[in-house]
Amino acid sequence: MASILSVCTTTAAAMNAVVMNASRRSSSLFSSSSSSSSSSSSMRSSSFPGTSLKTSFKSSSKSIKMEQKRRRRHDSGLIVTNMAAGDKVDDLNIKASETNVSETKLGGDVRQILGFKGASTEDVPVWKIHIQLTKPGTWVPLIWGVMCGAAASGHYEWNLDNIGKALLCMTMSGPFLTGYTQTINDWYDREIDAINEPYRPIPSGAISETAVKAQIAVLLLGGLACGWQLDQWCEHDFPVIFLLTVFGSWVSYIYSAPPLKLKAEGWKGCYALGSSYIALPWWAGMATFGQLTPDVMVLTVLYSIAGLGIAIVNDFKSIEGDRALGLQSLPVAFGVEKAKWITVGTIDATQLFVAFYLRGIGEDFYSNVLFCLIAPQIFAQFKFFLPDPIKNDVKYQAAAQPFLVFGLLATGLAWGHHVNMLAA
Ligand SMILES: C/C(=C\COP(=O)(O)OP(=O)(O)O)CCC[C@H](C)CCC[C@H](C)CCCC(C)C
Repeated sequence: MASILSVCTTTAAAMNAVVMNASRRSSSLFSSSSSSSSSSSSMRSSSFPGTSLKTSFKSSSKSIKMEQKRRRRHDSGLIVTNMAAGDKVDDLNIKASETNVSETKLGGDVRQILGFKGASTEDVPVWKIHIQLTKPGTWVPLIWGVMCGAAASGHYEWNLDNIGKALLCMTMSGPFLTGYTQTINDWYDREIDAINEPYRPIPSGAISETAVKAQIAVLLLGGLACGWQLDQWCEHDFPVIFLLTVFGSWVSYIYSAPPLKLKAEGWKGCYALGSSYIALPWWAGMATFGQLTPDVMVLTVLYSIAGLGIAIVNDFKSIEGDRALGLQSLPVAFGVEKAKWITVGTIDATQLFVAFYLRGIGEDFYSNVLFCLIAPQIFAQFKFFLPDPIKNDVKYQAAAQPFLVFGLLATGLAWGHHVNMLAA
């Protein structure tokens, strides 16, 4: 376990650095987006070369024209930076797009390949576009979740067989299923992205409709095949990992696609994302190396409430846009004052519950570790988030999230220790 911890420590440091730049929500569970400054010259114009794309974006054409008009105004220095009370949705969206443009070529290239906002808009080879669509930056939390699950199994040992299984499980969760989730999300968001982020691969026409659909199919089938293969490799009588992949793909679909489109349902979408990102990879890692039991399933689903809180932190900066679009995010539904306390309440109460629970099952050491990891999060809440959740959301996420992420790992290690104690 000590060696798992050391590998995880290095990975977590890298992870936090990487995901700090990831896009809103898709990686908000472990990060927060940091917007880059605007530079209209590097924006790609919102034209749609493919005929079918043209048809599907017909409804957005008015907004696109407005965007082009706005850019002309921007170029001539006429843009007004502060939002007026009477701004229309299109105007709000246009303002959002201003913050997402690359500052430097190198930064833009890195963002491009990781699938972050502010990606380079210069001509890129199609294989890079395929990778960009999968948003590699967002694989990291899922890969971390698999590690936590492996630790929680109590049976992970460093040998070639286990390393192979772990790599397959991480590949299934990251590149395949998160890649599938992100691609399908971009597909169903193509009309709104044509307004907000017209330089993204689909609305910019950088990739064809057929190629996107093929990518969705390949990633989904690849993820399901990995799950099936893992069950065979682990000699499971019941195809638990395969069923997890089916469930995860279904949640991914209803998150982005109509008629359910959970992402438009405010906090429900946040919880779907938070719970899937925390619980599912954990379960997959645990089932790969040990036994997935109902008690740990309940514990991780509860832990996901903290994930919900973190996802909500990112909703404070978009209150006006969400309200204009009719999205019932928590800050929209309850107002900033109430929502900020609900947010910290969910994050803290969940982790404190888990810390007390670990104490209850005799895992005092890990319980103390978890308390020590919760304390700086509460400090960051009082220092940054509670005084001004709109201005300080990014600062708060940067200060607090590493501690939450390590709390997850501490809980996994505690569970693994507990499993071994019971077996002894
Ligand atoms: C697509 C996702 C987030 C994007 O959110 P949003 O559209 O608001 O942000 P952008 O505009 O910046 O794109 C993530 C959705 C996650 C989904 C609900 C569930 C994921 C399931 C896992 C990938 C499945 C893993 C299963 C496995 C480990 C067995």
